[in-house]
Amino acid sequence: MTTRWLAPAKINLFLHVTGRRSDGYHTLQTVYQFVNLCDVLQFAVREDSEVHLKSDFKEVPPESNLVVRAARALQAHSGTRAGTDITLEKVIPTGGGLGGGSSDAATTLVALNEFWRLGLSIKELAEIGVTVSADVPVFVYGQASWAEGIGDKLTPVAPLEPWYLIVNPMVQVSTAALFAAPELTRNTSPVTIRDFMDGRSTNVFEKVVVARHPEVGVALDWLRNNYRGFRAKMSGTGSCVFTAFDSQEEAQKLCDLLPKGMKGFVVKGRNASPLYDFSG
Ligand SMILES: C[C@](O)(CO)[C@H](O)COP(=O)(O)OP(=O)(O)OC[C@H]1O[C@@H](n2ccc(N)nc2=O)[C@H](O)[C@@H]1O
Ligand SMILES: Nc1ncnc2c1ncn2[C@@H]1O[C@H](COP(=O)(O)OP(=O)(O)OP(=O)(O)O)[C@@H](O)[C@H]1O
Repeated sequence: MTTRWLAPAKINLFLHVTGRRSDGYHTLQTVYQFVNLCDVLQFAVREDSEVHLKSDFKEVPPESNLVVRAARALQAHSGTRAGTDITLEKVIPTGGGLGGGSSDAATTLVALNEFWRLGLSIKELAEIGVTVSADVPVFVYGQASWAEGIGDKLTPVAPLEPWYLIVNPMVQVSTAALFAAPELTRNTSPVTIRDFMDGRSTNVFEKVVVARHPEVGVALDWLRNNYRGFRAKMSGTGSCVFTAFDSQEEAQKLCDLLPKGMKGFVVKGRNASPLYDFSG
């Protein structure tokens, strides 16, 4: 038996860093929303308790892939002797601030919980997930959320679900390096959901990333100069940037004009994660 599951990308509608914890992790405020740009994972039975990954994604060895780390964390937590063969098809750009690795890990936890019949709650899966990476819980819960803590204290919200043009400037940025940047603003005063809805929010990583990776600034400027309907933003710690439209056609029209060296994705904003659209 094989089951097929989706792992969607997320975008951050804003991102503030409010402080630093004693373990070095930063506290933040953000709003996560999903988009229908998805990696695809398949899980098949094995007779032994090994976890094997087959993937076109060769940037990291299988042992470091967040999919394998999530599966092993689930084995350790549950004590199961079950194993699995996993196939991962990457669609989401890596190091693009779209949370692809974390989403793959979250889908692995949700899928294997069913596949191995472990009966763990979503809350338990999120608690295991946050030890793999900070963005895993929101993908496990699967609802667009206002987030605090390290991104793991979640309150469901329902922002508009426009069409987005996500632009990949074709550079990869390291999340760890950006959180470590001395010039990063780490003490933004907490804002409220109302402040966010009234537009009083930003992405504090944008300036830092644009200074280090000029391609990101070029992509933001291009979007801002060629479309006035929405002020283009950067997602997460970059490198991807996005702008919003009422219709797929409008988004596609701008996508077709993108200069060489930038790759566009026309996607739909989703408050309910495509992870839970179907399984099997
Ligand atoms: C920037 C965001 O994408 C916003 O959604 C996330 O906060 C990043 O989450 P993520 O990619 O899941 O991050 P992780 O893989 O857990 O962490 C990578 C590294 O980034 C730093 N890190 C990450 C998240 C956080 N709240 N504070 C941090 O300081 C840590 O040095 C950590 O070792
Ligand atoms: N399954 C995976 N998919 C993508 N990257 C993975 C995976 N497993 C491990 N990684 C490693 O994790 C790092 C982060 O990948 P990811 O694509 O999630 O970053 P990101 O999109 O910038 O995420 P974020 O917004 O959470 O910072 C990459 O450097 C990559 O090599």
